[in-house]
Amino acid sequence: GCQSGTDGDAGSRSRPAAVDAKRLANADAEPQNWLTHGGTYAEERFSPLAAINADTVGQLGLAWSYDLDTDRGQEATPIIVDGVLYTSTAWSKVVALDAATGRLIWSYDPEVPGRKAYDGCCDVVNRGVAVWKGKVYLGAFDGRLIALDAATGKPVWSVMTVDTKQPYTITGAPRVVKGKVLIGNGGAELGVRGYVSAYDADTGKLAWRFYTAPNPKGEPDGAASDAIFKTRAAATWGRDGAWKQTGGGGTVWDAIVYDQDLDQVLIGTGNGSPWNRRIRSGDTGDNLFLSSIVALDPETGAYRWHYQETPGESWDFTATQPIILADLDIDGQPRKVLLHAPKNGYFYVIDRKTGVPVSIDNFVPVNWADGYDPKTWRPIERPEARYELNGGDWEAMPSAFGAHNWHPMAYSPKTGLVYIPAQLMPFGYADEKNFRFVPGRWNLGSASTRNFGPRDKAGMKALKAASKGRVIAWDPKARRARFTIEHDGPGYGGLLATAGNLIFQGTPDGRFVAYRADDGGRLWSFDAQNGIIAGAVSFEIAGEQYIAVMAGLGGAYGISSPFSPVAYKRPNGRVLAFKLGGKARLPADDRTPIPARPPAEQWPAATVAQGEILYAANCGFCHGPSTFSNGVLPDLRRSPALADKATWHAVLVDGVLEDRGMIRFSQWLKPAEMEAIRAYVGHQARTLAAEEKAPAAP
Ligand SMILES: O=C(O)c1cc(C(=O)O)c2c(n1)C(=O)C(=O)c1cc(C(=O)O)[nH]c1-2
Ligand SMILES: [Ca+2]
Repeated sequence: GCQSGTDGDAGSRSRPAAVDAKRLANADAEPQNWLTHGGTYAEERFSPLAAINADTVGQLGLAWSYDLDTDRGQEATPIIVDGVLYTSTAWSKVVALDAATGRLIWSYDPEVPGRKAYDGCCDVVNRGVAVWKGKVYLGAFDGRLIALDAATGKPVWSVMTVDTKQPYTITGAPRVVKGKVLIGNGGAELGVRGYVSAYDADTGKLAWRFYTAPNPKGEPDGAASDAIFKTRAAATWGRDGAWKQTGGGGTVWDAIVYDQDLDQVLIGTGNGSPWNRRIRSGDTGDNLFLSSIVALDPETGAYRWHYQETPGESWDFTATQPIILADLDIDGQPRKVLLHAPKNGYFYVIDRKTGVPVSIDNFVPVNWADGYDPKTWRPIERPEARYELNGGDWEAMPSAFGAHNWHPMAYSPKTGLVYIPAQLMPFGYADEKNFRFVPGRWNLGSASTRNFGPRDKAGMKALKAASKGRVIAWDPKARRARFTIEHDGPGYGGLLATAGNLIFQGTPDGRFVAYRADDGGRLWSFDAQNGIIAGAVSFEIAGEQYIAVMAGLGGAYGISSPFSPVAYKRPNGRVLAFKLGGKARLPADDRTPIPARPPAEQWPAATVAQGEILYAANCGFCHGPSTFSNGVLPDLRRSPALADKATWHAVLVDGVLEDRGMIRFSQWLKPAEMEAIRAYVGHQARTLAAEEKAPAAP
């Protein structure tokens, strides 16, 4: 049954988003709602609703759709409270919709400056809001934590959670724990010092902060992390090293979970800044608390325990991936464990009382380590993985893209399986000999020529063959996959599991698919006209079960991958809701192709070659490797600016597109270099124009 009342106030239920500690703690007793990011505090992403099930899913149809006003990546998990759906969108906007009809109740735009997009490693995404006692909480991309009135969408309070002089961003969803709003941040590719903060939910006053990397001046921060850095963590960092300039990283950009069984907060921490440990901190040292799970006291932020998954991180192996809490029988003993499948390719079952692993097994092929020593629980590293010490140019799998990234995994207590949206994507690492910290730019300390991307169609084909996606139905007790669903590429969406023996997953090429939860059989698919990468939710209104998901391709893989090319103006994102017998239709699909637009000018081969290198260093991560864009951000070969020198330079020198996220590059590039990039893109556009005029034989 439903929990009723807020602090004994029986009337509060009629207030929008009247969610209190009792309701959050018992969210599993309200399957009609989706009260918190992962469904419940345990973040299983499992719905006990079963009207939509393996037998009825064939009748599932669109109930409604809501068109958003942005075409950037949509990663949010909606929150559903008593018939209202609250969700965030790209650029940290929020909408409240009638969850039965999709009618807009209110919208809010924090007006994040467009140029702030440049500080983000991975698109201007936002993973969702939190609700508590009539307020909706949003972490905005520019670092603000904002409390909105759930009835009107009007701001109640707003605090800046970061130093705005540094390239911090917020993409993660806040969590409300015991009257405090917890929020982290990102930026470790550029150079920031990670931390998580707790703010009073009523007032926005800072309650505590825990840093995940040491104070660069060796001074106390007056923060919850001071004690453990003094006694233990600071000594794991080199006395000199680039961490003193970059902040060291360890950003808490996604997983923040409340373990109510043990009254502790569990955070997953990010990669080192720069990635390269030799440059960051010297040849040795674990660098606590990078790539770790850390348990904190929810009242004070005080350290309880940690487990470091990748000691001395050097590969962007974040441990920020979603954490699921479970009670498992292990060898006949009931254990309170957390389940984790981070970027580095290993699946961790960790005892929540002690932080000591129960088991660690690779869920994909791994080439950086040969498992873990079960006495010390440290990885048995392969020497070739230490590119920063051995002078190699090393291809890693899994890699910085992650064997599993932020896309939510789901756990069904019914099947006992964890559904991991896994991916296999290679990436190269090589020591950057002449590393120099450049504030505000990417500072990785790794510069592998392997990542230049495919130079031509044959290279694309090879990369495509090496890049795969997979749903892995992992049995955490048997420590093996029970089945896998193979995908033809990476970047597939998050997962929802339901009691109807179903799992749901979106695809980057625009489908929303249901599979049987116990054997992976494909049951149903919907053409969404747009990539779906977010995790879905389920809820019930007036006796009808719904499934809702955000559509909109983007995020790190979305902007940087050359696959699923889109040679037309991208559709805006949408919220989609499905029910049995749903008969709604999406608006007409009016995608019109955009042709290649090669300039008339011809440049010497040397200029084109210079442009290729400059493009790789400055443009490729957003506009596609070797200009092979998938169209999430403009395919420059199809850009009207390409053929017009004045416009090209107006964008790069004057910043005429700054409001859309394309900042000026005059601080880093000379006009002749900008022109060399135009020469290279022009060359690529000519090749494309020829290809599109004469389509390849099948
Ligand atoms: O180190 C960081 O601070 C940081 C932040 C973020 C982010 O905030 O989105 C990502 C990453 N790293 C990252 O490594 C990564 O693969 C990634 C993918 C995505 C995404 O939304 O698709 N974000 C991030
Ligand atoms: Ca990162």
